[in-house]
Amino acid sequence: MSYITIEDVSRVYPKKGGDFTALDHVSLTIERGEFICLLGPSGCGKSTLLSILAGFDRPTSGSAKIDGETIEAPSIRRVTIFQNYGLLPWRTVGKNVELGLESLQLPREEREEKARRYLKLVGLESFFDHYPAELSGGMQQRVAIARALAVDPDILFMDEPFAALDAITRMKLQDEISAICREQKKTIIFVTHDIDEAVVLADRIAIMTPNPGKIKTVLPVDLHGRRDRTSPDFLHIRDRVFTAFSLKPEDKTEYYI
Ligand SMILES: Nc1ncnc2c1ncn2[C@@H]1O[C@H](COP(=O)(O)OP(=O)(O)OP(=O)(O)O)[C@@H](O)[C@H]1O
Repeated sequence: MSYITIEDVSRVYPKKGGDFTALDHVSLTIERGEFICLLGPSGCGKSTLLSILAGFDRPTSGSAKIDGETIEAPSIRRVTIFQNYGLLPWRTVGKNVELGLESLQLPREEREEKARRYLKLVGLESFFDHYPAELSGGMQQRVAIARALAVDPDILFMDEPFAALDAITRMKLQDEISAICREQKKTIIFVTHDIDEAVVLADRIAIMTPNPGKIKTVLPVDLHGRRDRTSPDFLHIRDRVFTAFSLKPEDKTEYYI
């Protein structure tokens, strides 16, 4: 049995003038330690599916299970990282990372030691006593990642975590999160509408389409080690994603003899 099973999940929102189907009979299985990207344009139901998996929402029909158990509520074993970092501005960086550890009721020294360790992992050990407002957006998102990893979750849900960052910072963070998460062997479900981001990060890409939200196809990304955005293998997979979204111009070349 797979670690996560999504079976025939639909999510319908009641609306005046007719119900709206945000997810339509979606099925997907995910194995432990996999990095899955949910990729698709705005409105295809990526965040709705993530919310169901994170336990914030329930399907109208179908089933979503983790380790054989129906997902009924959020769990401390699973952490969600959003686009807006979610740091508490009145707490220092260190105290923000300690936040989740407080709910695990760890002693103060152990909390601080872990917070320092995970801040080091994301290259921010010297910012322990700074406040979030003193950090750039990319640094704040690194703190949010350190905070998430510090509680050693089984699953990380990420909803467009890099969408607010500039292109260069975004690429750097993509490489970092990819390296860190593979080393820590986490199961990750990552929502994005950025094709390159999905090809850089994912083991498999679930390609979603809207009206109604569906998984059109699941594409394995057979790239190993650190991914080179300019390599022929990378560009080949990127090309396949473009084809899946029908984004490639048709070959209209006319030949005259
Ligand atoms: N609470 C709600 N009530 C009614 N409709 C909703 C609700 N939440 C989402 N929807 C609709 O469901 C559809 C899917 O929304 P969702 O946020 O999952 O899409 P998405 O793919 O994550 O889009 P984006 O990339 O813009 O965040 C959208 O058309 C949205 O308007």
